[in-house]
Amino acid sequence: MVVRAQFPGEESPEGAFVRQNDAFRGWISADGSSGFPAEAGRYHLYVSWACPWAHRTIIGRKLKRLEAVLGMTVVDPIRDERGWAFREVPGASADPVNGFQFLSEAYHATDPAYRGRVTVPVLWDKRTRRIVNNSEDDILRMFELEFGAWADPSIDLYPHPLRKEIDQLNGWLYERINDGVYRAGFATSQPIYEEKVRLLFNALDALEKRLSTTRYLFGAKPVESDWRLFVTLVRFDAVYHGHFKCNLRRIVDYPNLSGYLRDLYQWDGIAETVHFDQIKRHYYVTHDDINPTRIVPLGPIQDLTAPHGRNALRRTGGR
Ligand SMILES: N[C@@H](CCC(=O)N[C@@H](CS)C(=O)NCC(=O)O)C(=O)O
Repeated sequence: MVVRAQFPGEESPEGAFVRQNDAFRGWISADGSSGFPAEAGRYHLYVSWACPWAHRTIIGRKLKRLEAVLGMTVVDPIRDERGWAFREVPGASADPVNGFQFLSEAYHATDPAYRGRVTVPVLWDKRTRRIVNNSEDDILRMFELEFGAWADPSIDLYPHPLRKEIDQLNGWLYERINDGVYRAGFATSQPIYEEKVRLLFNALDALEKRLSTTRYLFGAKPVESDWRLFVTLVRFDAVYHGHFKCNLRRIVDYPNLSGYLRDLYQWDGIAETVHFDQIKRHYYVTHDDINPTRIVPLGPIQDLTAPHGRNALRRTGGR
């Protein structure tokens, strides 16, 4: 039987998933020198509640209190062969900015020759009517660094003394955790799947150890890396464990990781960015090469509002 990859253009000869690069990397700058000056009301974020990459940018916008400055529109979690669409369904809406029906219209308005996958998140410039950037890493950084005129200064997700270490850890988290679950789930050969799952769980084991002595990854306050880890952890037991077959352990089986997950979930404003119904329906219905019946599992039963017990861990250790 021929095994079809979820994204055939992004598969190595050995059956490994090799993610496409982000296409648009324009930069919004506080001083305007990059050609996209930071302005209130000028830029708009297109996201899906289901997508972990988009989720980072939603969290950044929320924590930095940029909601009044940057509009946001959510796509329908169910993606068919036409790609992400704007529809009036629960938790999503029509596009109030451009009246697009499909997110692909934003990509083609920016580059008529665009042939890659059309992905969320997208940061759109209403003035020049084009995508500024579709890289979640860049978008989160811009929210942190370039919107100082409006952002909440009490939340520093990229503190100066830690920048090198944060960048380093982010790279590792991407390889082993954020993209790690996709590398396992999208593998089309048994050896590649097994290799990726082992790498993923070795990394989770290492994080479990690190989080035994420190409340967050870099001490007493969450930084960018914590939220980048959070978006994968929060989807893990509901989706990656079953749908992507990352099932050596669940997050709830790890005392420190599960307490840490609940701690972050209970941060002001975060729970309202987590929509399990959309997350589960998106993955189980949209990846029909992996789940052809499109049955969405009922479970797991989990309570992220239960006490996390991590207040006492204040040490700046764990590195
Ligand atoms: N920006 C990254 C990640 C964004 C991403 O992959 N988002 C997913 C949703 S979680 C998406 O939009 N996929 C659209 C598709 O697969 O057609 C990329 O371009 O690979």
